[in-house]
Amino acid sequence: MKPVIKTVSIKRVFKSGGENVYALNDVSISVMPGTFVALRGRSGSGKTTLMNILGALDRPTEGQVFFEGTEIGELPESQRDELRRRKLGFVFQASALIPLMSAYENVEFSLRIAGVPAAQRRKRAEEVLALVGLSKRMKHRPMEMSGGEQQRVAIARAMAHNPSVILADEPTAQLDSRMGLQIMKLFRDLVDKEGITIVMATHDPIIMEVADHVYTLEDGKVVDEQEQRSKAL
Ligand SMILES: Nc1ncnc2c1ncn2[C@@H]1O[C@H](COP(=O)(O)OP(=O)(O)OP(=O)(O)O)[C@@H](O)[C@H]1O
Repeated sequence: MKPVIKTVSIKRVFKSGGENVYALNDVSISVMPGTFVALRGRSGSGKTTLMNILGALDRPTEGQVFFEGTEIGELPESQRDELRRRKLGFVFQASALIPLMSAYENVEFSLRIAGVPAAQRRKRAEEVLALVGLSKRMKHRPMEMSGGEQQRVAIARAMAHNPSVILADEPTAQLDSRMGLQIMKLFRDLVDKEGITIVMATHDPIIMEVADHVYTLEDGKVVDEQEQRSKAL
């Protein structure tokens, strides 16, 4: 099997006060389809910088990024835009839901933006909300839901258009540990049952228990790489 995303010796250098800051320094990772990959590391280790590059939101200073076999670092912005819209789903720290819309409307709206015909939107929105365990809460607005439920809606929204990969940058950072664990278990379930591919950045050590593959970053470098057999929690 070939990786969905692969980076080869990427560096990302920022200029800060006349100095070069190596946010990423020679990072090579592979994300295989149907796996749950975690990027672990302390604040400032380079996780967000790497996520932004994987998500075609930023480009490396050096090195290559392959998405489904195509080098994307040199692609024009219009094609990278298309890649983001069609092939990627994003989940952020805060769920960024539209406050006046219900859970269902938030997901349906994202499908409308993705150009999915009206006839298919309803079925798909209901389907993904069921997958994240929110069938009974579809009519609720974000304010009427817990933080964990709001993140579930954000996950449903990120996967609704059937992306190749979901990129989740610290999706549990604003949740208590119980809800954080539930979100990680949900990701585990989605990978196992739906065959989706997830890359998640986190500093939560519990990730070691749920992810298939964990890359540990320190000062912009991969300092450890572990292949796991997922354990039931
Ligand atoms: N735009 C920028 N300009 C200058 N330095 C930056 C920029 N973005 C990131 N950095 C630096 O690069 C390093 C990695 O930052 P990054 O945000 O990727 O880390 P992180 O692991 O995601 O941290 P956190 O968990 O706090 O988000 C840090 O030293 C940071 O200060």
